[in-house]
Parts: sequence; structure tokens; C-alpha cells
Amino acid sequence: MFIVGLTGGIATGKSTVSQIFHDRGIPVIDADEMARKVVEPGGPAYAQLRAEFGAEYFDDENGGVLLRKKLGTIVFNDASKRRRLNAITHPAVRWEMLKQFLWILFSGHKFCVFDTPLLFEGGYDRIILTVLVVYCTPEQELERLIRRDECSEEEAKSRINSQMGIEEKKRKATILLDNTGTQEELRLQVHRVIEELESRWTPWVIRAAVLLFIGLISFPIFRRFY
Ligand SMILES: Nc1ncnc2c1ncn2[C@@H]1O[C@H](COP(=O)(O)OP(=O)(O)OP(=O)(O)O)[C@@H](O)[C@H]1O
Repeated sequence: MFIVGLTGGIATGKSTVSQIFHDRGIPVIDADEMARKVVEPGGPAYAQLRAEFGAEYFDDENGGVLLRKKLGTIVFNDASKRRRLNAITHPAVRWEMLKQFLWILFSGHKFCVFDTPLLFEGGYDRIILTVLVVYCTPEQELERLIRRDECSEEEAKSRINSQMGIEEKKRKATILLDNTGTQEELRLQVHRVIEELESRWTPWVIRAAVLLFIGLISFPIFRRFY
């Protein structure tokens, strides 16, 4: 099984693409969903976050849920608080992703999709060889973000500018997904990519045979020298 990375700019269509993969029965590891899960009450990062930032960032009248927007505002403007938040949440997110990956590994799928906005920033492209980048025009990105999140133009621009530019991501991509058209056009592109990725797949029996062969020829060499 191999991992296909999926990234893009804010609101360029990653979740829309993920859903298309999901609808075709392909497992998706969603980094944003993991990040939400680990800070839920009872989640692996919850108690530490509460101890670090204090009860005023949690809604105790509604089950103690994290007030994401309130915390987001302070960490956006304070680098040391942002580092503390990342130091607490990132290891928990990585652990959850590893568990999900191992589960998928033994489920017999040909490949899985790893959906994360910060694929390049997090250095995941060093270990993931196939990276899909979904893009649209800057005007569409701004318009879709404002429409979906009902935020101001200023807020939308500041969020878009806080990430690596889409042109740089496009340069680093293995496969580009053009989301400047309709969602139906995007769906057809993703289906074509799925056919391509499935045709690349080497059945696990062949891989196992290759590994066994390498093991068999390297074992006598290993014994001779050690
Ligand atoms: N081709 C399209 N035409 C019109 N609207 C679209 C198209 N593709 C996606 N959208 C809409 O744009 C918005 C952003 O899409 P989506 O949520 O998939 O982006 P995203 O990259 O996952 O966002 P984020 O970076 O916030 O995770 C959504 O409301 C979605 O329905």
C-alpha cells in the first residue's frame, strides 16, 4: 500500500476532493479532523491544553469544549503561544494518524489519501512520493472562503496569506487538480487520477516476493561478513 498526499491552498477544494476519494471507497486520513479530535474533551491533548492555557479557553457550560476561535486568535498573534500549542497537539495528532495508518495498512487497500493543508510546510513530501495539489484562482479561493466561512474579506486574506503560496505548492506537486471549473469537472479529474493510481499499484504478493528474494540473497552475504 502507498500513501498519496493531498494538499492545496485554503478553500481550494481539498475536502471536496477527499470526499470524492471517500465515495470511491478509498480511505482518507484527514489531518484537520485529527487535530479537532485530539482536543475534544477526553482527547489525548485536552488536559494538557487546559493546564497550559487556562479554563477561559473552554466552554464549561457546553461540556468543556475548546473555544477554538478564541484560542486561534491569541496563537495567531503570539509565536511562543503558538509553539506551545503545537508542542502539545502535534505529537498527539501524529500518534492518531499513525494508528489510523496502521489500521488501513492491514485492511488490504491499494492506497490511502493523506489530506493536510500543511503537507509541504510539515515536510511530509520527504516521505510521500505522490502529492496531489488542488488549486483554483486567487479570486475563486477568496470568494469560496468568504462564502463558506462567512468571514470578512480582510480575515480571509490574512488566513490565505499565512500559508505557503499556491504557486509554490503547484511547483512541488506530482499531480495537479484544476478546481477552477465546476465540482463535476473536478470529480471527473479525480476519477481519472484514481484510475492512474490504481494502475500503478503493484500487488502486495509481488512486493512480498521481491522482499523475500532480497532477503534470501543478502542473508549469505551478511553471514559471510559478520
Ligand atoms: N468547483 C467548485 N465550484 C464552486 N465551489 C466549490 C468548488 N469546489 C469547492 N467549492 C466550495 O468551496 C468551498 C471550499 O472547498 P473545500 O472545503 O473543499 O476546500 P478546502 O481546501 O478543504 O478548505 P480548507 O482549506 O478550509 O480545509 C466549499 O464551500 C466548497 O463547497
